[in-house]
Amino acid sequence: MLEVKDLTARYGRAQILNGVSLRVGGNEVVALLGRNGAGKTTTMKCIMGLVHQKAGEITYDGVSILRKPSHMVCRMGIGYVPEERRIFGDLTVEENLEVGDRPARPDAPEWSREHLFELFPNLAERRRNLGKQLSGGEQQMLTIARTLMGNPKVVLLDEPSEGIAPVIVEQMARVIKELKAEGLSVLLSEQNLHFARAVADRACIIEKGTLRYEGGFADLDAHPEISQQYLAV
Ligand SMILES: Nc1ncnc2c1ncn2[C@@H]1O[C@H](COP(=O)(O)OP(=O)(O)OP(=O)(O)O)[C@@H](O)[C@H]1O
Repeated sequence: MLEVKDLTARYGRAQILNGVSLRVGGNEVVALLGRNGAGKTTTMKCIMGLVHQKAGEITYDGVSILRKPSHMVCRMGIGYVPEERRIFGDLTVEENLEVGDRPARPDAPEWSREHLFELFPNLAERRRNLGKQLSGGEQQMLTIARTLMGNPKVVLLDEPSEGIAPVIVEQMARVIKELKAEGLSVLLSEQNLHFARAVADRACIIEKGTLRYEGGFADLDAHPEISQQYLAV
């Protein structure tokens, strides 16, 4: 479904990705793991058309998206939740959701506000609060909910468990499992192996812009030296 092949990327003269290949199949949750600065965000930004100096191939349902602008990538059904929370502080929770509303897609689940409030009960309770009145974790949830209002088929989540309270991390894990149950595919970037193991079907590990591992968590557990070498565990 989403396939990245031999992707290289640079910012100015700095080479950041050195040939990353990964794929996210239909209804699959894949964790892109790596330390700070490994290139996880850059990989996601390349998929979303937000990095211009890049080469290799990125296809979505067999169509090249390597050179497509980000609004086209979104329109094709890929939703992106960046690490920094992008909510409108002066709009209410409900209004923030309205902003993300896009037409339904025949091949992806359609999300209504009420359906999202079932998935995010905290947001339901705070539906008339302003974005800026929410906690960091609630803002993170709102960013995901607003992305879902675009009815994507694949969601890219950049470090969803980063910097939020443990109780919200648990809710986040539940939400990701629910997205899979609804039929979505998810690529999530993570530094936390424990969280990734709880929600993902497969793991990819990158270090300094190079893919070091791709496979299941059982194999990763059987070879702890891999995580020790490439992750902060
Ligand atoms: N706009 C930019 N210009 C120059 N270098 C950048 C830019 N954005 C990121 N980098 C560098 O690219 C490398 C990869 O960064 P990236 O954000 O992709 O890593 P990451 O794995 O997502 O890490 P993090 O957990 O810190 O988000 C880092 O060395 C970073 O300093």
